[in-house]
Amino acid sequence: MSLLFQLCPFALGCNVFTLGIIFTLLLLLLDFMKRRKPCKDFPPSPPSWPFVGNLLQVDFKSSQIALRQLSKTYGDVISLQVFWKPMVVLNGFEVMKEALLQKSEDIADRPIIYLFEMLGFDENNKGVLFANYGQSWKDLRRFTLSTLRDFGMGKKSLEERVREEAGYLCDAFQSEQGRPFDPQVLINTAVSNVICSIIFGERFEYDDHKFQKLLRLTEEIVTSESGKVTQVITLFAWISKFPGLAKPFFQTRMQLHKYLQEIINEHKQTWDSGHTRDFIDAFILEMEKAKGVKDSNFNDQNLLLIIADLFAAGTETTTTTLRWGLLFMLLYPDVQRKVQEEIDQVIGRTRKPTMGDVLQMPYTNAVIHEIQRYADIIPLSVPHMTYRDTHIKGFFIPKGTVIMTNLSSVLKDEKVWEKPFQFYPEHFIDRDGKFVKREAFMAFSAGRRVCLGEQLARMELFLFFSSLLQRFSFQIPDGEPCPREDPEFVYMQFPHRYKICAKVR
Ligand code: HEM
Repeated sequence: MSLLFQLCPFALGCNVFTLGIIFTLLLLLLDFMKRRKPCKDFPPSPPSWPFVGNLLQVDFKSSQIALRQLSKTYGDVISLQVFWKPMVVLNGFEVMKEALLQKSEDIADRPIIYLFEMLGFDENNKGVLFANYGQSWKDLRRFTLSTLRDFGMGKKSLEERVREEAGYLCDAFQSEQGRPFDPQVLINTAVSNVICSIIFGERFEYDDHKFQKLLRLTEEIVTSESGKVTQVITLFAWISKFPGLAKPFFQTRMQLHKYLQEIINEHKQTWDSGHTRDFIDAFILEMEKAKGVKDSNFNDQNLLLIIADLFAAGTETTTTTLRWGLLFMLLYPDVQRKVQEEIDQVIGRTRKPTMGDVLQMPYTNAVIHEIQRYADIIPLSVPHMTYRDTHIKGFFIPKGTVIMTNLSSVLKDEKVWEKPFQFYPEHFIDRDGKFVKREAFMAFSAGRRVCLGEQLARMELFLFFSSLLQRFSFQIPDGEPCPREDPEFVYMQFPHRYKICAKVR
């Protein structure tokens, strides 16, 4: 029967050419029917192709640059068509300030991605990162922030944990004995250990096999899920109806979930209501309190997904920033020397840095901010969606429109920064040599959806960076090429792999 169906056009005398024309006309008709008519005052858009929309006009390898170029022609608020879905891209500091700060709630939703349905989860419980703006997101975000904040819990404070890990990281660097090595694995291990000690209540030795597996999985998730095919798949509702179709694209995430679920199960078996060991225990306590409450957001699925969020959002980001930081110290030895002078003056060579030192160290603080600004690691942030109809810079944007916040265009806004495309720590230093906050520093985004881990990340960046520069001087190894300053872009901007020599000072 199906063979007959396939042969039918040939039976009617059609050749391949005619079939091609029929197919194209059908596509155009479908495109015409599905394409949403832009409403009056909708942001301007470059001309788009049938079916794929503007997809081919945006170079995926450096989409933020392509978008910046488009904004030069069409303005700071532009619309693009991705298949039949319209999306709005926001560029530049002025626009972002209005959108993320003044209209924060209007754009606080996340686009519907079908990742969780594809993996067989209930669509109402999505953790925090991908959760829609609503009660579940509010409850979980509030719980996570307060648990991170008062993480004393009768044990070590968060700062003590990070300081302790900074010590282990320095020891691991020292064991390389000044020989050339790639610092990526050691930094990633230290950063992940901080998250582990918060969530699991324990840190791991740097050569622990089970731990290395966790590191590999979180690292791979960022790259595997930012692939073009995977991203497109998550946009189509119909694929989620056939979970088997999509699962092959999410193998890494499924392995990570399995790994985390085993740890959650172990916690449940040894849980003691009077003794909260870590984040998982604190969440289980909330689940106990919510027993009998209909539709509580403190449930097993959210526990698993929120932990996965913290690993995915909290390890690669800080690791990548620190890798950029050391790379810039190799490329700008004068900056390295000035940071070390300040460390010697304020902290000395033996006492471990504390967060209390930041205020006394304007130059180091400025350098860390400049590392984040210049490295610009998440140029397009995480997509938002309008929660209600809104206006941005006078353009009307209806509820349910995907919003891309081009953070890169803010961090490198030519109207704001003196030297947007250069590494220039003086961006954050005033005439009196004091540290100066800049409103356009939006590396963590801003508004309702601002990075939940910002405080922790700031602490890690300062304590790891200053501890390393206190103990070592960093150099490009003899005979190694000068490291590349341009990024490798896979959703995030990573430095190309490089080697370093860490000489004890
Ligand atoms: C240098 C390090 C980091 C950078 C540059 C960074 C940046 C960002 C950005 C740009 C967003 C998207 C905000 C938006 O949608 O507007 C975000 C969201 C988020 N980040 Fe971070 N982040 C960092 C570290 C961390 C850490 C250490 C954690 C966890 C402890 C974390 C957890 C999260 C979570 C859970 C969200 C989702 C928030 C929500 O949707 O409500 N991040 N981060």
